[in-house]
Amino acid sequence: SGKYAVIGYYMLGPDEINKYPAVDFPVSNISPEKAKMLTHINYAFIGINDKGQCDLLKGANEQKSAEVFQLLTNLKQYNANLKLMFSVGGWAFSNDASPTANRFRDAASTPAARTEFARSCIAFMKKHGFDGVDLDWEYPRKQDANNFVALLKEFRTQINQAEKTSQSDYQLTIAGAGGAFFMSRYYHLLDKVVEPLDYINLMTYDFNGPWQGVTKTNFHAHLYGAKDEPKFYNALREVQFNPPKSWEEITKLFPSPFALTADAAVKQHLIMKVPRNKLVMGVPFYGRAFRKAGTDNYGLYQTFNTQKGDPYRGDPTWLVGCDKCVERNEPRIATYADIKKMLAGGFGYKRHFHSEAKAPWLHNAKHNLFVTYDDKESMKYKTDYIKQEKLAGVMFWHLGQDDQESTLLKSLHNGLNKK
Ligand SMILES: CC1=[NH+][C@H]2[C@@H](O1)O[C@H](CO)[C@@H](O)[C@@H]2O
Repeated sequence: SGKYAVIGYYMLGPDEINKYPAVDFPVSNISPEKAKMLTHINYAFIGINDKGQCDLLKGANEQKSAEVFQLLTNLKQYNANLKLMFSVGGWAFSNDASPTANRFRDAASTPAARTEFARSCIAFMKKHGFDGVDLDWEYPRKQDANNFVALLKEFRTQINQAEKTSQSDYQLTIAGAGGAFFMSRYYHLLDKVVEPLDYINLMTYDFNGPWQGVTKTNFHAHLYGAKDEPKFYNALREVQFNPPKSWEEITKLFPSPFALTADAAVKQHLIMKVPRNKLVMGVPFYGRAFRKAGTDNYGLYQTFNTQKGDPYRGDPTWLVGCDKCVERNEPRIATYADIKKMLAGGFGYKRHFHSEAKAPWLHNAKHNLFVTYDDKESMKYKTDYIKQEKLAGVMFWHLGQDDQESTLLKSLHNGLNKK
């Protein structure tokens, strides 16, 4: 591994754990070659139980989970520098509409709750041989922001203590908002959020998707804005800064409307003095598909009509050529591996590449489909960007979505470590 972080999430749901290894992407698919290209693997996800402690997600078998964790930590035999982290929360577990939305809020809400939450996570980390904790709270609300900072400080205190007693070095990271809307909830404290962390993994993807319902098809993880793309109101204009910023400073720092992009998210973090060597750019190994996309402009920036909401309800077969989408009952998300098959299968997809946004997309004129994703061409621009902006490295969601040849992981590794 070179000097840049390459942080890959490894995702298994509770049902997959219980039927392990009969899953799409068992740990054995992480070959020695892949393990050598990674600096961190973040296991997703661990939950928070109703006592406010780190715990397996509901329904995950203890024994099977421990076996999977053991397989993951065994990967260090291929790469002694590899760090195994576990990630707490994630969108499904912690978003405002989730049945468990209060778990992070409660666990961060008092000194006693924060101490117990951190204690339990560090005990979990030691029990299973992990090298650190990644907190993936999506997202602290404005009223949670101070508690969020206090929680991260408590984790840092206890991790430092754990390092002393066991001569190890553990890490603390978070998955942070990539879009200004969620970012604006804790943006005023961003420098204090990052202070206790080793890295902040920016979720610089999911900028656009069918959940909006009323907007246009657009890229979900593009690096730069395009002059004619649909723009968004900049929620950072509403942030209450302390000390306050003048309105003219605010309008200068936060142009609105603006293009929601990875570059915008990085620059917004730099405005708050987040150190570059803690900033990790997230990239997706999956694409997002829009149904009934307008036919102009090869489907780009067009109206569409695709079911919103989690989980998906409706016809799972409309993303032609994506057999796995039917299996997963989720035609709005295609893995990079699915997309390669869709492109190669003669289903009528045509690849385009946007010269300003530095992003590819697929248009299927026969079926009125638009798919936004990343491939090695866009990853090259992103790794060049990471090097030019002197960021800490790259994170990606997730390992199981790459193709057999590890095309995307190789593009990240080579882009960051080769001239
Ligand atoms: C690290 C991370 N946490 C979130 C985020 O990435 O995006 C994924 C795809 O939308 C989502 O499934 C996951 O829960």
